[in-house]
Amino acid sequence: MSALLEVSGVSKTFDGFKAINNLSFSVNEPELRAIIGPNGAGKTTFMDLVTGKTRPDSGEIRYGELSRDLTKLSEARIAQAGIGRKFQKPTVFEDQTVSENLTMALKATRNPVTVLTKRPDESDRVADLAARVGLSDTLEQRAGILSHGQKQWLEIGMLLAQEPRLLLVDEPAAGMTSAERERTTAMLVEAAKTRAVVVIEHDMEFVRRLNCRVTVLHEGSVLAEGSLDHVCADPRVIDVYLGRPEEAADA
Ligand SMILES: Nc1ncnc2c1ncn2[C@@H]1O[C@H](COP(=O)(O)OP(=O)(O)OP(=O)(O)O)[C@@H](O)[C@H]1O
Repeated sequence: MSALLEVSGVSKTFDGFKAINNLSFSVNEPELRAIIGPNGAGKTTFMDLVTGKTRPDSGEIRYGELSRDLTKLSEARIAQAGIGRKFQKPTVFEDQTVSENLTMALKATRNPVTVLTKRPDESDRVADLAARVGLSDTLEQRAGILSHGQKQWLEIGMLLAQEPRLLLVDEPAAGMTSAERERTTAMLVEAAKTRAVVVIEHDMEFVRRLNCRVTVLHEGSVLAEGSLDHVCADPRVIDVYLGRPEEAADA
């Protein structure tokens, strides 16, 4: 296990507001990491910075063996370097079947020439991906008729098709039934056995099931880090996050 992502002294100000304030922390490979914190703590902005959607005012984000500074790379280069991101809302091709969606995701990793030829192992890979995200029984169904949770899983499968080294997942449990949440936890735990997976989540029950190291962000910096029990016992975390009525309702 070694550091794959190293965020050092990163700051980002929007219209005079410091959304990220001298943020430093690292993520190992493989590792499953949860990021929690109150609304506006900078969790999504952190993901925007890693993926190149937003540029920091200062600081570095080093990635991989070559310690490349992601803040100097384009969004496309960062994606090519093996960083995948799942936004809160699922974005699948609703008119295509589950199988077609996964096939397209596999092809997206290939060049324009090889994409024209069907590789012999493609159906096996689609079947394997579908199994990994619990969609084996829905391969020939149109994605548009899947439940919200199943669409989320399909998108996770499409991201896994690209074999990311670092997968960033923003609030996967939102809008899911409790059974769907449980399956999502299992999926993310499994995916994190061979890569780094960073999950932003407000649902504390979901975070507990992830059973991983937790980073608490507050006002754009790390407030606490460690096991969920460790951070939940921290009076500063209770004060700014867990003690608040709206978050306590989730916990
Ligand atoms: N592009 C932007 N322009 C202006 N302000 C922004 C921009 N992106 C984020 N912010 C501000 O930065 C702060 C941090 O936002 P961010 O979305 O990262 O928080 P968060 O921890 O993800 O919150 P939530 O839990 O509500 O999703 C917020 O005050 C937000 O309004």
